Amino acid sequence: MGCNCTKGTRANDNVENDTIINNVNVKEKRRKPNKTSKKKKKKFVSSAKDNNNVGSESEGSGNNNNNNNDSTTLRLLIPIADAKNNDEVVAEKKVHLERKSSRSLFQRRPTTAEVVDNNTGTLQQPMMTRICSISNGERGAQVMAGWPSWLASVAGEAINGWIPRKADSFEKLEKIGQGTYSSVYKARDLETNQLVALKKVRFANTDPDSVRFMAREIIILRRLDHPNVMKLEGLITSRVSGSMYLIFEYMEHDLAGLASTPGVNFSEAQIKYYMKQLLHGLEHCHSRGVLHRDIKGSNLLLDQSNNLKIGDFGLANFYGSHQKQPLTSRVVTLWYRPPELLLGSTDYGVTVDLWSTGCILAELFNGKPIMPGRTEVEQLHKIFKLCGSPSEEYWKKSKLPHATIFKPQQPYKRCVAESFKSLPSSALALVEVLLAVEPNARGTTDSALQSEFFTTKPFASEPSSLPKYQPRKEIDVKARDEEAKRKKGTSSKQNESKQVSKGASAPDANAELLTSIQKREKFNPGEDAARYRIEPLKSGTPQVGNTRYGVSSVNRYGDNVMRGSSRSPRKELRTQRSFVQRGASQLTRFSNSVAARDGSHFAIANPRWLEDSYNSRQNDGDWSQRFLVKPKGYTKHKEYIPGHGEKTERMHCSGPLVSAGGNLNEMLKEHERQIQVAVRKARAGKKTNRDDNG
Ligand SMILES: Nc1ncnc2c1ncn2[C@@H]1O[C@H](COP(=O)(O)OP(=O)(O)OP(=O)(O)O)[C@@H](O)[C@H]1O
Repeated sequence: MGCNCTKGTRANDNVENDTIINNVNVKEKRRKPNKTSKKKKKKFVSSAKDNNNVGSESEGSGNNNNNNNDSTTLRLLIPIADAKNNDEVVAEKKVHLERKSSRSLFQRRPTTAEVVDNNTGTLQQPMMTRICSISNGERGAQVMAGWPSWLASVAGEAINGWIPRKADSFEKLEKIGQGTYSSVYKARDLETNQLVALKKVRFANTDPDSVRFMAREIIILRRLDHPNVMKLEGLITSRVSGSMYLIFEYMEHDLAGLASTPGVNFSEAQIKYYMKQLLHGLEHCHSRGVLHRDIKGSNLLLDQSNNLKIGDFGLANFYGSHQKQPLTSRVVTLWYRPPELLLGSTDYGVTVDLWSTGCILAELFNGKPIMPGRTEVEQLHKIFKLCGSPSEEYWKKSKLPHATIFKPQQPYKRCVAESFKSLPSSALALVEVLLAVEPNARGTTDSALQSEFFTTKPFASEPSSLPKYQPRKEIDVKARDEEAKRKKGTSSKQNESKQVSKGASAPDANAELLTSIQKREKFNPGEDAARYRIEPLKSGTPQVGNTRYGVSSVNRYGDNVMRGSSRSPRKELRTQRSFVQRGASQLTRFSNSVAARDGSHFAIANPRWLEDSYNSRQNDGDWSQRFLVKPKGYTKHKEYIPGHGEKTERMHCSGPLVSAGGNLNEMLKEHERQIQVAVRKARAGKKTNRDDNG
């Protein structure tokens, strides 16, 4: 099963090809590590520690003179083992490796020690891992260039033509972001003296799928090249390391952090300026066949000059006519997730990003998130209440997996105009289009950019006219929220969950996936591992899952038990009061399983869901479905219905399950209660983490 991100153009098709100034045979370039490199190594002690030896390798050839030559590329001719003649003798085959030794590119040359044996002049045997051996010339060259063999084997395209940077050429300054799958650090590039952001990604190098998943983000980033898209400047890793840092230009703000700064109020022209950049960035992504799938304020980064760049392509994927495999619907942060994804669509396109864009546009005027749902059920309800429910025709035509469960008996009336009557009319008109419940009515980035909002006065601000803000990021907002919560104490706990204030930080797209992280951390213990310690389940005690926005009970087997579980279908069915509840629990499961990045989570936590997915053949272009395993007891003969379990125990739905009235409220109340429990638990967990971290 080919990963879809390896299709299409080669990753380095879009890597700038600068003038080649130097051809160097690495045999002649061998040098002893110089003093400077040792000195630098010391500076990165902290990273070397958490980087599983990333910083422990010598810098080898040190700073070649070429390094200081701006806007030049060093081309290395590296002899590599002939793919056909796979012995140790070096064939005089040469591979070109690019190195742009300008201030803006960070890739480094390999050390000769890594490439050629000192005495014989033959190649060192590439380090093999459990994954597979290096079998062809290109991969061999990548290993020689300093890439770990497991990475070259599994994700060669992501590193094609690049040479890894060493951790010891950076000075780590502070942690600036914590995502579901990464920690982000502010650092200084000791070669260029520039500030950079180092995103440490979590994956398990013993797990090819997990590596490919990480590679997808890199491949996508390398395919994009636009002023409004974060550019991947390089990668830090080593042959002995199990971790990887992505190097980005350092950005002072993110839109979520900035928007929530007390006293910061954006003018209409300023909002236009940000929205314009967002749409231009998205237009570029879409034109390169990339869906971002996690557009939200904290992923829109701003530099000191107010240039906006779309960041975090961890959930991005390719789309288009070549994309035959269904996509996962478990993407996009809940508050910004379009209804078709909540209804289980696996065949979607650019319009998912446009929905999120509409949410952000309205939020910037509104001063706070417009639909802060806590569960998928609640999110969908909020959407229908604001944007109306889809037309009969749409329900019929779209055949969305959860349509039967969530189609309201009575259609909901749209009230966007009433809700946002304070918005300028041109802004409201654009919000109306972008927040169309039916995806096809949302238009394109291009049509949005042509809309009156951008073509009428006041025009988008000139960057020079905008104020310079104090650095403020989502992580600061989260810290502030935490602090405020602590101060407020327990008395206001209930109100908190009901109110969303200006600048409330959005849940992560994958906030529900702590279990998944835990699994990763098990493979790749690092400094953050303690934060996500896996607590052994106490046998016999049903527990509530530690998810932030969805709750599921965990049985003594450690499985997430959903109503209707195949373990004890009858008992489970008895506990169900209505189909509505079943629907809710079903979605709660999905809420827990936004695991677009790591479907392996399901193998642990959601066996039941696996059954559904396995059989629904929703082989996801995102790899999440690759992790699917046949459920225990699965036989070919049993018919599985996505979202409904085995046919034998399937409930036959004769009509809409959610009425616009009482049942839904009851269901939401139940969710509310479950959320309270989960929030309390999560808070207790966070406190422990804080204590652990001093
Ligand atoms: N280039 C950068 N410069 C400065 N800060 C950055 C940069 N890239 C990311 N950050 C900060 O780090 C945070 C987390 O980064 P990112 O969103 O890429 O990680 P993630 O693990 O994918 O997060 P999430 O789980 O929220 O999707 C961002 O919200 C941002 O505040």
